[in-house]
Amino acid sequence: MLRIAVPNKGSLSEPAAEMLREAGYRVRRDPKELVVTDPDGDVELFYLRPRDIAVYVGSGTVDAGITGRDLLLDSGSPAVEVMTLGFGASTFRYAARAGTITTVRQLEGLRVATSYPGLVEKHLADLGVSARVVRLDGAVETSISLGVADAIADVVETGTTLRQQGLEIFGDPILRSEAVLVRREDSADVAGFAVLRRRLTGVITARHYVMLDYDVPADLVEDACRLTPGLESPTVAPLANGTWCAVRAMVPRARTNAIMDELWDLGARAILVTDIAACRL
Ligand SMILES: Nc1ncnc2c1ncn2[C@@H]1O[C@H](COP(=O)(O)OP(=O)(O)OP(=O)(O)O)[C@@H](O)[C@H]1O
Ligand SMILES: O=P(O)(O)OC[C@H]1O[C@H](OP(=O)(O)OP(=O)(O)O)[C@H](O)[C@@H]1O
Ligand SMILES: [Mg+2]
Repeated sequence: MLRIAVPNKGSLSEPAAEMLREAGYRVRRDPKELVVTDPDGDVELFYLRPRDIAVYVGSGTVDAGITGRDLLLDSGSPAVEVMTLGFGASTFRYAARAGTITTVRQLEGLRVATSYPGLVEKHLADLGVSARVVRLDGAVETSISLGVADAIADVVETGTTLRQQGLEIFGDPILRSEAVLVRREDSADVAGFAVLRRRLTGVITARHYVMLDYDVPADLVEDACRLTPGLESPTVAPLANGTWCAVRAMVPRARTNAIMDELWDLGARAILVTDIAACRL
C-alpha cells in the first residue's frame, strides 16, 4: 500500500484533500482522523503538518507527500519535487518598514525574522550577506514593531498582511512556491507511485481543459481544426446529412469562450462545452 503524507492544516490542506478526492481516493471526513486507509485506492493517507511532510518523505517512512515547495526547500530534507499541483501559489519575500531597507545588501549585520530559516540562511549565504536570522513560528510581520527584527522574510500571497503592518517588500522574490508532490530523492520505484502520479495528472488536466463539440460545414473542417487542434488531433465524424461534420476536441478552459466566438464566426454551429470529470491521457 502506498503511504502518502497530506497536509492536516493550513492553506494547503483543503485543496490537497479536494485534489485527492477528485483523484478517486477516500479522504478523511473528520478533521481528527490522522490516518485513513483506502483499500480500493491501495493507499494509506497520513495527515501531518505541512512543514513536517518533507521530513517524513525524506526519511523514507512515507512514500510520497503533498507540501509547498518553500517548505520542502526550507527543510533541507532529501526529498524531491515530482510534479506541481496547481494550487497553494505564493511568493517568499523580504520586507521591512516602508522606506527603511530597499536592497538585500543592506541586511548586512541586521536581524531578519522568518519561519523559514533554512531558506533564508541559504539565500543570504548565496549572496554573501551576513545577517542574523531570527526564527519565529508565525505572525512574523509583527516582529519588527515589537523590536526583535529589522526585516522579515515571509510568504506573501495578496500582500494584505504586509500592508496592514506598514511593511514593504524589497529585493527580488526569494522563491516562487506552490503545492508539489514530493518523494524521497533516491527512492526506488514504489508500487502504486506511478498510479498516484497519473491520477493527479488526470485531475489537473480535467481542471484545465473542457471538451468542445461542434458541427461545421465539411469544407471548413480544416480551418476549424486549426482553431481546435486538441491535444493530439481532433475527432472528426461526418454528419448524416453528408455536407457537415461533427468535431470533438479538448480546449483550454480559460480560452473556451474566445474559441467558441472564433468557431461561430467561421460558420460552426451547435457548439457545446462539457466538463471533463476525469481523464488519463
Ligand atoms: N496566504 C498564505 N499564507 C500562508 N501560506 C500560504 C499562503 N498561500 C499559500 N501558502 C503556502 O502554504 C504553505 C504553508 O503551510 P502552512 O500550514 O504553514 O500554512 P498556513 O496557512 O500558514 O497555516 P497555519 O495556520 O499553520 O499558519 C506554504 O507552502 C505556503 O507557500
Ligand atoms: O499576503 P497575504 O495574503 O496577506 O498572506 C500572507 C500571510 O499569510 C500567512 O500567514 P498566516 O495567516 O498563515 O499566519 P502565520 O503567520 O501565523 O502562519 C503568511 O505567513 C503571511 O503572513
Ligand atoms: Mg501560516
